[in-house]
Amino acid sequence: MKTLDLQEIRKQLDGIDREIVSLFEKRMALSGQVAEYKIETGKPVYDREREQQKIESVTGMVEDEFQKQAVRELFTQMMTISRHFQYKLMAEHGLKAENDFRPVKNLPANQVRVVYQGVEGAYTHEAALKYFGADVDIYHVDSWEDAMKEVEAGTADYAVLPIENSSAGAVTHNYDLLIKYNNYIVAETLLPVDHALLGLSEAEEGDIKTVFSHPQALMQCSEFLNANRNWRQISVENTAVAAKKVFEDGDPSQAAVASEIAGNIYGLKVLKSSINHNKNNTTRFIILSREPIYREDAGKISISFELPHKSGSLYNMLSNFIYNGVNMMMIESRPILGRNWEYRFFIDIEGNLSDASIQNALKGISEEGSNMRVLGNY
Ligand SMILES: O=C(O)C(=O)C[C@]1(C(=O)O)C=C[C@@H](O)C=C1
Repeated sequence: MKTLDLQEIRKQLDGIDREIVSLFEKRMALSGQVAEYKIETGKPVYDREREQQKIESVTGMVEDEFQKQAVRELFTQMMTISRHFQYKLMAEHGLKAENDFRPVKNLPANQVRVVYQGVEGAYTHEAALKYFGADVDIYHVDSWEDAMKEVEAGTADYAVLPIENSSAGAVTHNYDLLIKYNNYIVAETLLPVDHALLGLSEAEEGDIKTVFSHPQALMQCSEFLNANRNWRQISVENTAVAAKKVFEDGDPSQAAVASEIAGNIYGLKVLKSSINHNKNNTTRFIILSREPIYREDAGKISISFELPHKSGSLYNMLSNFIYNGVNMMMIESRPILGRNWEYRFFIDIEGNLSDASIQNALKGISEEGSNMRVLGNY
């Protein structure tokens, strides 16, 4: 008896679904006609007001609260799909998201000047050497912000900045600098980071009372450092500055957390090597240029955008990736200064700015979100 009922109900459902699919196809054909109108008139795909009116009108057609919510979701999704279809048609007409980026075979590497923050022996210095080699002109400034300024002003061709560590996470301040300055990410390099506890040549681990380092390095070694409860941990600008300070202060109760290379440069002894708890500790550094260029074979894009403080807005924005088959690799959010509880999103996706799917996805995000920026393709 039950089986028979189920079969009957399913037959009816099949009939209704056939009608829905046929109506959906008709709706999409009309959406295609709207796209043609928009291509001719230069109107943008996304019409927020029209979508709001549509949601109000269709939710007004049902009484029940659950059904209202369901109809809202259904039509939001349908209009999202309709928009993606229109972006696709626009791209086929050669209309794509505007950007100033130029593809290049290779990044300019002749007689370039490279800036990093810190002093010699800092991990960023190592990253700069790793990426550019020892033959280019590498110099340093006091802060990450100064490094960004040097590139924007043209004093340096490239800046090297840490952006993410595999155990401590995002270097949040540098995300903010990506927004504040008009520089572009043109490359990245990964550097294994192995911290040592460094002290004066006459010091022993038992003498230590104060440990200096960059807050990220202190975090990466927190298990080891926090096991020594009587040690004071003090933050300084970077790990090499900490090593330099310990050497200059000449106090055997002081230690620095830095690389063994920094220890060599500043004449310090390794009191304990490899004190970071994640033994695969790696930092990702980005290379910035003021030129909006990308290598033809670049495979990763970083973007940022802001969203209205509204339920579902991030979900809808990410659908631009889903419908275009774009793989998202990373998402990070940062508070927007002066607008409490509103966030700017940073997203890394796989792809190249010349890919049609990427152009479609970016066109959608630039229309539907606010202040979308392509930070680089590398
Ligand atoms: O009415 C339009 O302008 C359309 O493009 C149609 C449609 C929809 O599918 O209903 C799609 C995108 C717009 O944001 C608004 C509505």
